[in-house]
Amino acid sequence: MTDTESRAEALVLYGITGDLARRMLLPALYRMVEQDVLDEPVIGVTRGDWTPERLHRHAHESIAAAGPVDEEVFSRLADLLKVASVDYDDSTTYARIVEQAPGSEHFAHYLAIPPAFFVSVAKGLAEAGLNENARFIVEKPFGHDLASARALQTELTRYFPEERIRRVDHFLGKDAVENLLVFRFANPIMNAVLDRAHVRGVQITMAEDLDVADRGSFYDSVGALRDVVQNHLFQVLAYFIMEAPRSGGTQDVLDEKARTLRAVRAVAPEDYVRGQYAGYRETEGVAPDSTTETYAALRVHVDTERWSSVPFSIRAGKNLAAHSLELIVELDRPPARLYRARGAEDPAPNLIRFRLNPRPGVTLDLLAEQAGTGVGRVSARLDLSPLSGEDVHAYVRILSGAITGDPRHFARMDVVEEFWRIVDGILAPATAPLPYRPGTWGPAEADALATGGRWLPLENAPAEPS
Ligand SMILES: NC(=O)C1=CN([C@@H]2O[C@H](COP(=O)(O)OP(=O)(O)OC[C@H]3O[C@@H](n4cnc5c(N)ncnc54)[C@H](OP(=O)(O)O)[C@@H]3O)[C@@H](O)[C@H]2O)C=CC1
Ligand SMILES: O=C1O[C@H](COP(=O)(O)O)[C@@H](O)[C@H](O)[C@H]1O
Repeated sequence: MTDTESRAEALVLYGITGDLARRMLLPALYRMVEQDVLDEPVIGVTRGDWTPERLHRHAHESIAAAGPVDEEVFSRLADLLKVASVDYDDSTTYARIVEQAPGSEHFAHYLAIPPAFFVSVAKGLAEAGLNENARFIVEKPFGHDLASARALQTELTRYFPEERIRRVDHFLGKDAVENLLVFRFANPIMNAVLDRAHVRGVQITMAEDLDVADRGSFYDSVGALRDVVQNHLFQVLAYFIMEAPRSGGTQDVLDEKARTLRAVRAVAPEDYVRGQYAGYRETEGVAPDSTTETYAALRVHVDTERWSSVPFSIRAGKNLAAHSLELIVELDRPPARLYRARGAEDPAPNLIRFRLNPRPGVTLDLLAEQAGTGVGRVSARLDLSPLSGEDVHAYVRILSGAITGDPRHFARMDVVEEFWRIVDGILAPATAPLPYRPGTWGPAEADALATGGRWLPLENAPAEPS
């Protein structure tokens, strides 16, 4: 089968009993039925012995935990929702999937199981003759460094050709992230100032106020850099730094993204600061002497005509003082000689703040004459919340893409390789992470990586210590 974008006749969800399915995938399927964009059978796969009634009960509870349930919509979903018990190492058991969707010949296999089992499933499907005419979608992470990502790709392509593999990065399903591209290239007023002639620095912060909760054992083998920076935040960076694609078509967007990423320098160890919050080692599943980082800050250099010499500072952490994801562009300061006389301080720089989560939108900090007090900062706030969906919407897009085959909201392999290349030299740090107190902004040593030695305060977040 060479057509990469033909609609699958059934969606097969491995890991239907798991955390991601409960919190995101089942609520997203419910939304898809509600929006009339799903009427294919969905076969939930488990190694356990689940009856359809048990799966339906589990689905109902999961969807109810995410919001109100319309029973008519749920009953349409329940009609589609089947279950198959599969032993991933026994290829004869994969036929049970086909039994649940009689007449279907084109399956989308979506793996929401631990990545260590991706290859077993690909191999089992191939041995059962079920890799023909099928799409293979894997959750993150894709490898744990450049070499392992390439090795995983080699293994998977023994069973599925690249054009039928999709790598999930749910940030690519977020409206607010995609809006970075639209905002830049559909609005010349914006893009005209987004370059090295006008920008002093760019900061991307993904602050999470939650700890690692019950994902200790997964998280401890991964850490902040691999969990959210190398994939999610680099996708945000890529949309922000790339040049305009030749067209809005999926392949042109992906080609341009990959091209720009080749100009991003590998991060030097001195441009990387790691932290670990106090109490992390007491989490269930975490090694008592763990040196996994729960906070990562880095400085990235982009050697393109547009961005060379502009520092990009990126940080992400668990158990921080706020829950927020922002990309802030700091423009060069206006000439002090014009305005300093009226105020005690130098005039504040213009900021363009892309608020990606929560309440997506854009805020512009500008200077204006203010009645009686002279020139001061004013903020113009553009709120896109009504236009952009809830969290689960990202998975609606991804599951829809799994069914239709549209690769737009997935991570292409050349992009994944570039992301790993950029961090490959900092994946095995020689020193332990620096401690930080829960509810703070992480280790103070990371300040040196921010433009001007200071992370810009996030909107709606407590002030950061100066
Ligand atoms: N949870 C999250 O917030 C996120 C998760 N992801 C990714 O999604 C995938 C699933 O994550 P999550 O749902 O948290 O994972 P879980 O640990 O909840 O596992 C999902 C399911 O996989 C099956 N499973 C567990 N262990 C094994 C094993 N040793 N061998 C075979 N099957 C096993 C179990 O199903 P059963 O026993 O029924 O067979 C389990 O319910 C992973 O790739 C993860 O990295 C990505 C983003 C966020
Ligand atoms: O993939 C992951 O993402 C979540 C954050 O995603 P969001 O859509 O809720 O912002 C992160 O908490 C988790 O550790 C990581 O595995």
